[in-house]
Amino acid sequence: MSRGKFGVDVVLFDRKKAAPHCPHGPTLLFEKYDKEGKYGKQFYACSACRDRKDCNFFQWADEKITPARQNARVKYNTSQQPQSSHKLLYHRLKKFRKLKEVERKFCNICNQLLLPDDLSQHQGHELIFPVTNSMLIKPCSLLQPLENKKTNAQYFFSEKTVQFTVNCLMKLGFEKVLCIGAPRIHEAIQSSSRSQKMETLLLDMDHRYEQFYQLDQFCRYNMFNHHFFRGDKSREVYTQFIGLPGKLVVVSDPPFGGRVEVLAHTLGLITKEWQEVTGAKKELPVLLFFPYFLEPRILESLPSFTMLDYKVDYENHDKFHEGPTGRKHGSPVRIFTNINPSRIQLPKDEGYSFCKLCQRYVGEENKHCTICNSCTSKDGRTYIHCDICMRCVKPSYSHCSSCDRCHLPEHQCSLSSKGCHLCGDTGHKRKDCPKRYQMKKRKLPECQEQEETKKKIKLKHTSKKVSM
Ligand SMILES: C[S@@+](CC[C@H](N)C(=O)[O-])C[C@H]1O[C@@H](n2cnc3c(N)ncnc32)[C@H](O)[C@@H]1O
Ligand SMILES: [Zn+2]
Ligand SMILES: [Zn+2]
Ligand SMILES: [Zn+2]
Ligand SMILES: [Zn+2]
Ligand SMILES: [Zn+2]
Ligand SMILES: [Zn+2]
Repeated sequence: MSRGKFGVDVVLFDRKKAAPHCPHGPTLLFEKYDKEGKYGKQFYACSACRDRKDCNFFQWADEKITPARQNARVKYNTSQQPQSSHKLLYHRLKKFRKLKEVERKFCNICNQLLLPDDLSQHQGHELIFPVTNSMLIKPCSLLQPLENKKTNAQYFFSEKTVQFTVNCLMKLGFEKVLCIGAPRIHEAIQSSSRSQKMETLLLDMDHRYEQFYQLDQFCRYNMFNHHFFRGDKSREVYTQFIGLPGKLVVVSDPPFGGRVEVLAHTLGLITKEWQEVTGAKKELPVLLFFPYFLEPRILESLPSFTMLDYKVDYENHDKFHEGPTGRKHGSPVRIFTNINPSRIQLPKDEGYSFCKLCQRYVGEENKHCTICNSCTSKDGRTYIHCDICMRCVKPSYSHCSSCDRCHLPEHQCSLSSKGCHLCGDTGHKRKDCPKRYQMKKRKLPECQEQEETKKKIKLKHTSKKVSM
């Protein structure tokens, strides 16, 4: 099956009718298209779960849903939500705090704080005790990261990265931090003993945080459809927070593989709502964590963003950190931001320095290329300039005259397609294909890594268009 048969499309403003809901809120509209770029049948699927095992919602866009099926769906969606209200969980937390530390237990199987009355239901389960005050204010230290890689991808930042990020926010003078899928940043700020503390609100899809936070500290939220699981009251918490006086910043570490264009749409909605409640006219500052190889895709959706050189470290990811068990050139995850990079000082003791010509801090491996007039390294290695390609390339590449571009020496020329994946023309790449614009729909540039992932999750034949 050739790669050219499939693609990924996004139409974010095509709200002809309200999307049906799955347990994760409004679904997104997807569309297949064939190698000629012709679109197939549209269908709705879950916005948050990339694996059918996690949410198998499916509905053809033109499918009629009977009232009986609709009722069954509502019932099913309700049954998939946590049984206890957030208010009740907060009452339990208050009771839990009053217990002596030795009486405070946490079930490591059910991921739940246990009051004495609950113990009988957790016999034989692995219990953690005593739960100290410092564990209570740092729930990530207690909660087992959700194993489900595709949907939740719960990788926690290392302490070093948490401290760097929080210090950076303080130095930039931010007073309020909206943490979206960044629980470690939220808890670090909440538990900080500094006198000048920032305000913070956590939005995350993992309902387990509800048992640790009061109603104005955490909202269960889906960042791929801007959905508040607990309805209007929860949305009100968010609106109040973004409307409070003080400089606001968004910090978000989405699950890897999350659709950038959909997330960019959500960031646009948050910016608009923030501008409406505060009267601000400028862009809302954002720090977004993503791997360096998604830079083209991110810049396409968020053109005012820049990628910083800072290598983001994780504590529970086998590759995304430096050192003997990690990746040779450090973590591939970077920070993307619309804040002027010259204002974000990267730690000198980790080898970062300021490039006057680029007006930003760069890693010690990142050498300024006088021909490109830029510090060109992306992946943590020193890039070398190719005079034929007229750009800097990875040091492992060499120029292939038959492909007319730089490649890994062991590549197979016949497989490294010179032409466009959409129309086969060798004069341009897919992203510049006139067909793409004729279709009046935005297409995403292909990304090898994403293609591989799609193959693995058997989406080969169902490349997607998304409509919100
Ligand atoms: C890669 S982890 C980021 C954690 C971060 N590195 C930290 O240490 O704070 C992704 C986070 O996003 C959350 N998440 C996953 N899917 C989400 C969604 N659709 N909407 C909101 N949060 C989501 C996960 O629960 C998790 O907390
Ligand atoms: Zn779903
Ligand atoms: Zn249990
Ligand atoms: Zn430079
Ligand atoms: Zn160069
Ligand atoms: Zn070259
Ligand atoms: Zn070649």
